[in-house]
Parts: sequence; structure tokens; C-alpha cells
Amino acid sequence: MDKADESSDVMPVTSLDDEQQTTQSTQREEYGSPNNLISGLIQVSHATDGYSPARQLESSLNESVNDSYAPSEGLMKVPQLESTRISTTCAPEDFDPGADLSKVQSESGDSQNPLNAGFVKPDNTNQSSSKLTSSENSVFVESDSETGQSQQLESEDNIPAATAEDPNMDLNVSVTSENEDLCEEEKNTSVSATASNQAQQADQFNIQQGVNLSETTNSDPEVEQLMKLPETVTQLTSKDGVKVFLVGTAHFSQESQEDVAKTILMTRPRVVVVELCVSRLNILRFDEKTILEEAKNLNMEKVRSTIKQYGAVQGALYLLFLSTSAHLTRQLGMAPGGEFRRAYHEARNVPGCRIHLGDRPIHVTLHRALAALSLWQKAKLVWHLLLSRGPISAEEVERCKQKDLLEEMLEEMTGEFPPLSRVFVQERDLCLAHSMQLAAADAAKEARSNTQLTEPPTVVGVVGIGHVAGISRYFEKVSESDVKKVMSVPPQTAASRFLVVSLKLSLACLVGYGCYKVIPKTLGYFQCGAQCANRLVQKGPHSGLQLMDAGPKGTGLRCDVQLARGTFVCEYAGEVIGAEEARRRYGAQKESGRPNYIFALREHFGTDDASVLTYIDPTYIGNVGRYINHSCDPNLLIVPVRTDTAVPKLCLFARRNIPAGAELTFDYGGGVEPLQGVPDGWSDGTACRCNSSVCRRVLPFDYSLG
Ligand SMILES: C[S@@+](CC[C@H](N)C(=O)[O-])C[C@H]1O[C@@H](n2cnc3c(N)ncnc32)[C@H](O)[C@@H]1O
Repeated sequence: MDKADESSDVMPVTSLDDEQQTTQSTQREEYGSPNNLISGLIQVSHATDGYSPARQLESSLNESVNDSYAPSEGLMKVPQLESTRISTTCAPEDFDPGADLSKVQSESGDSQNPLNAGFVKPDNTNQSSSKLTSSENSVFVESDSETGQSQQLESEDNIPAATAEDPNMDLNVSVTSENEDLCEEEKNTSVSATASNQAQQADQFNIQQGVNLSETTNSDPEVEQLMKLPETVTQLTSKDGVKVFLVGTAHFSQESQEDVAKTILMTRPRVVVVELCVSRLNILRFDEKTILEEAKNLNMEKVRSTIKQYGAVQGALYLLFLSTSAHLTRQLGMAPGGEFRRAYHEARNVPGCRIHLGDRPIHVTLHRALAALSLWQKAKLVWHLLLSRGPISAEEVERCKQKDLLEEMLEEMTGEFPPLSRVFVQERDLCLAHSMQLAAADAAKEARSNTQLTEPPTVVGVVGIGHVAGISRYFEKVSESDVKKVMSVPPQTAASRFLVVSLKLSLACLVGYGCYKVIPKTLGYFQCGAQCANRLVQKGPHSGLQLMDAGPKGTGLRCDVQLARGTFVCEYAGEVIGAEEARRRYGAQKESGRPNYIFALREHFGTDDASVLTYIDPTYIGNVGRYINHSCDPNLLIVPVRTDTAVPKLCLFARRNIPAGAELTFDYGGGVEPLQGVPDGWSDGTACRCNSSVCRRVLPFDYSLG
């Protein structure tokens, strides 16, 4: 590593705010001078949903979603990640490239969740034109359209840049591809770097070569092997002559990480394109340990925030993918995306190197995937993902480490879900190829305008191995309109709408059913269970009731505990008998000198004359209520209560606070207020022994019994 690289970590870093004052000349220093080290610039590739810095400056945000894609405007800067800057061609609707990432993520409510990397919700309230302008200026250098646009170098003529470690080395680049469809010149091409063709490339960009390229070769096979790019690297050449080194990776592979590191180290790229989008930026932000921790903790808060951000159907699908990924992460004990984190760290060691987020935004992919499936296929997909949760065998672990996980899953599902392969693989191949094109064009522009550069520009792409063939096929053949087609979010189909409505209805029914079943059981309401607060008179007599000697009145009733006003004491329970039987029984009791227990309830309707009589006799069948004596100033009130049947129950409530042990009494006349005397005919002459100050001297009696 050269001295410039060694010092990169200690050099001051330009913040986004600082960049507002950055001038063209300082940019040249940033990119041109190896001694002025801005450690990386991260960029993103595909603009969707209206994001386009230049257009925002022109206040043209009213464009439709489909019109908003503006790949020709090049790489867009995204928030600063530590000391590295990011750009994208694809950004979420409310994405603000000027916002500070740490602030943005801390406000998102899910910023600490690396698996839910899609939860970045940038704050666009502080968006300012000047910031965007300066951001743009700091990224883009006006290119000379007259130069370097038309020359297409053949792969045999191109050489990779010499490494900083050994600028004199003779570089042997092995270009391989597993895909049969690749162009012949891209297959198994071995390129021997020479000083002359490197000089040719350097010359194309007017680069003052600061390193002395040598034509010497190293005869030591081990050294030669070390100097070779990994076999997973495929080399492409842009129409501007910029070399793009595509590293095909597996997301859980340590070897892939080593391949990425070696490729960046050897080629010293101006731009590293990674298969990520802004929504998955946390994969770079968090370390492996944090991601592993998070994989164990896919909790309700994350579920809630995902549904909130992505909507019910798309959110549910995304959660299933996240949860599958978390399951694999737990099973493998390895966090996915290690190759991207490695690329990010290695890029920081290359002065002026930027990271470019080249993938299509995940929400667009999910939208399109769902739109491509029929209702039945959607249901089957959810089922399929739910079932793929078993423990992973050792063989599967190895497979995951060697292949792109997504590719693996899709391969399995392609037969059943052919549209998924198109949306997840082919369409993204197109977007990634386009991102490579943009990155290569950006690197070429920079090289042409910056005379201080000492190395020909190169680009490194870090993508799943399953995307390499497709990217190679599409590279420099993708037009803006091609990409625009796969960036649009199709309108909801009738089937999708039906699914959404069904889901919402099911949810509403579930909530309703829950309220009906769970709440009543818990609280005793609605279902009127045993604990129902309305069951005042159905729980039997109050505890503590005792028979007592009531002197001349015979037996009486009391309670050994205090009774609060309004308390239900007991029912005056007995047989409900007809008037004739009532009269017969009354006559028999009077004749034998026994106490009278028959209670004649007279309920009036409208006028005094209209009434219903109910006779209740506890003489043979009843409860303790039958021992309650009469008082002209009673402490209980008798109330007819109907529960379930039309026959009233005679219920006794405390009409005032009753001390423990006091005799319980009610007015046999039934009045709420004590009567002033007894009307004619309403007494059988039995003397009252209540001893109250308002005693009427005789016991009330319903004349219908006489
Ligand atoms: C429903 S019973 C009450 C219990 C009754 N004391 C007993 O020993 O079974 C009603 C009878 O009690 C007696 N009684 C109740 N209250 C009375 C009062 N204030 N004065 C005199 N006798 C009373 C009368 O004999 C009356 O017919």
C-alpha cells in the first residue's frame, strides 16, 4: 500500500455541508491528487418515484412516476456513510441526497435494524437546492463530449490498471463466465497487460502516467497466481474504454469477500458498484455481529414498521423474505452481504473511490413481483416461503456459501413461479448493467477532465454470481428507455385489489371476533358471564345472613356484616301461586294461627285500577328471605326484578347503610316511602310490633287475599 493510502483514514473528510462551499478546483484536488484523500463516494443508480436532483432544482416534481426516471443525469449522491459518500441511480420517493444518513436513520424508527435495511426513511424537510447543486458539482465534472466517446476498445487490447502496490507488475487478467450466452470475446479471455496498451488507455483519457509501467513478467508461478484476478471476475469494457471488473459473489461466502478485496486492491477503481439500493444501505452500515444479533430479533415492532412502510401485501412479502434471510443467517451463523461490506471497506482505501448503489429499489422489485403473479401464485409463494423454515443441512450450508442465495431460491421456484425469475433476475440484470454503464461513463468523464489522475479509470462491480451473465449480456446495450420500463410500478390488478380488500376484511373480522371472544371472557362483559357486573340479583343471598329472635314478631333475619346502601341482600323467594290458591292458603294459615308468608305483588300500569297481581308464597318452598319481618320504617326496599322470564323476582336491597347485626326489615306494603296510615281494607287487623316512630300500628295486607 502506498503512503497515500496509508494516510487515508486520518485525512479530513468533506461533509455534505462542507460540499456546499466546494469549488471546482477543490474537486480536482479531491480526485486528482493522491495526497488529498477523500475516502470514497457512494452513489446509487436508479431514480424512481420522482427523484432526480436536477429536476428537483427545476421544480419539476409534478412529473408522473413513469416520467421521473432520468438515468442520463448520471449517478446521484446519497447520504454520507461515515467518511464515505454514496450515490444511486435509484432512490426512494422521498429520498434526500443531502440528508445526513445517521440523522435520517435515527428518525426512521428502525434505524438499528440491519436486516430491515429498507427502513431508511430519509428526511426531506431540509432539502435545499443549493445543497443539491453543490452535491452534484462535487460528483460530476463537466465532460468534453468531443473526446473519448466513440472509441470502443476490444478486450484483447485493454489492460487493467497497474496496482499501487506494484506499478511495475505485468498483470494477467483472467476473464471467465459461466454463462453460455456470453459474447465470445467475453469468454475465457486471458489478457496480458502490457505497458503499451495500458499507455493506450491512459492516452485516451489524457492521463499523465505517474507510474512506470514495466513490460517485465514474473516467472514465479506462485507470484503470477497472486497477480491474477480471481476466477470469479469477468471483465467488460465500456464504449469509453473504461474497464469494468465484475466480481460474481455468493452472499454467504468468505471466498467471495476475498475475491472482492483482491479485485479492488489490484484494479484501484474509481467507482465500486454494489448490488444494493438505498433501502438496503444498512448492510454497509452495520457490522456482521450486529446483523447476526438482529436476525435473532425480528420482532413485532419491525413487522409493524414494515407493514406501515410497504403496505399490507408488499410488506408481508418483504417480511417473509426478511424472515427467510434471518432464518438462514441464524442457521449459517453468517450475516449476508459480507462481500458488500468488504467492498465498502476496501474502496475506502482507494483515494477518491466512490461506492455506487446499483440495484433497483427493493420496493419496485417487490411491487413488480407481486404484480406479475396471479392471486393463486401469490398464495402459493407465501405458503412456499412459510414452509422453507426447517433446519438447514450441512450440504445446504455449503451450497449457500457457494451460490447466490437468491438465485438458489429462484431456481427452485422458477418452475412454479416463472414471472419471479424475470422480475428478480432478468430485470435487475438490466438495471445493474445500466448502473455499470453509468459508473463507467462517470469514471471516464472524471478521467478526461482531471489531468492529475495517474491511473486509467476502472470500475469494479460486486454482484451475485447469478447476475454476472445477464449483466455481461446487457452491458453497453441498455438504453434509458429499457430501464425506464422496468422501473415503473404497475397499477394494482383486480386480483391484487381483491387480495388487499380480502386481507383487510379478514383482519377486521379477526379483530371483531377477538373482541367478541376474548374481551368478554376477560372482563365478563357482553357475554354476561358469572362475573358480569349486571348480575346483581342472580348470585344468591348476601353472605353473613343469620336468623335471629325478633321477640313478638317471631323469627327475624340479620346480617353479621355491615351492608352498604344499595347492596342486594336476598330475594324473597317462594312459590308463584294463583289468586285462588293464595286465598286458600291464607285462610288455612289464619285459621291455624300460623304467620302469613304470602306476598301479594301488585304492579300498576297507568292508572290505579289497572294492575297485575302476583302471589309468592315461601311457606313451603323459599329461602331465608321469608324470615324478614315488617317495619313501618324499614332498612330494606323490595323491588320486583325480571331476569330471563316474565315472572318477577322480589329482590331486597339495603335502602341505607345497615350496621352489622341490625334486624333486616321491609315494608309489607311495598312503598318506597313509608305510608301515612293504612287505607280501609288494607289490613287484616294484625298488630304491628315494629316499634318505629312512624308505626301504622297494623300490618299491611292485600285485600285480594281476604
Ligand atoms: C314473613 S313472616 C316473617 C317471619 C316470621 N316472624 C316467622 O317467625 O317466621 C311474617 C309474619 O311475621 C310476623 N311479623 C312480621 N313482622 C311483624 C311486625 N312488624 N309485627 C308483628 N308481627 C310481625 C307476623 O306474624 C307475620 O305474619
